[in-house]
Amino acid sequence: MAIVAPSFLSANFLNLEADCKMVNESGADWFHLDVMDGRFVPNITFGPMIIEFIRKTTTKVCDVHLMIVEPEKYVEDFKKAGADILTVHQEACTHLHRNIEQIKSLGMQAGVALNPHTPVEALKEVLHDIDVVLIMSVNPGFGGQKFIPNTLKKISTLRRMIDEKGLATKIEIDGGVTLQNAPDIINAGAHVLVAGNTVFRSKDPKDTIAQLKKIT
Ligand SMILES: O=C(CO)[C@H](O)[C@H](O)COP(=O)(O)O
Repeated sequence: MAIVAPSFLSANFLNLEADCKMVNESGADWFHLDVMDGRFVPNITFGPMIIEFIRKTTTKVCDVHLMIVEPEKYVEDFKKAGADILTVHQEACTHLHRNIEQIKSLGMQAGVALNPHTPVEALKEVLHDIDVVLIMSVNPGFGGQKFIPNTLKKISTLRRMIDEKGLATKIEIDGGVTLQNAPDIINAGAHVLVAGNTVFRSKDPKDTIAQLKKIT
């Protein structure tokens, strides 16, 4: 069964509590929380303070995706806010190995995200240290974009690398995930589906989550 992570980027920030409640009552596994700084990506969202409030509403896994430069400056803040998985971008980290160690030393799972142009081979030397690889299937910054088809090839290459090494690293796909393309994404070897608009803009978000969960 797919791990489903609704992306709160598409939630109603005027009534965030209601959306937290909906996701808590649904079959979703993770809360996906997108932090953007207006520098690494052309958009600004929220930081540790909002995540701390969201954390208080849930016992589900808080999956925090940092789309920021110099993430090492804020790793402790996100730990204090309650992140379970903290994901940094490969493209934002000059010392990626050090960043991964920093996240793990604080007791969080370490994720590394790749932009659409970055080959999965860029993680070859650190793959055994990573808990989650997040493959961006759109250019990061905004919800509601179209899935980039080349992502499917990246997923199957990465899945082969993980399986050959006998690792338990999870592959998470973020951007443009729909009920229509999710079966292909899972068939290619992904474990985690991040879905923003598909969940929060649907008529029945809980049912949409249930349908995504059923994909094997
Ligand atoms: O990281 C992100 C954007 O940078 C979001 O998580 C992503 O866009 C999800 O939204 P949608 O499912 O609507 O594409």
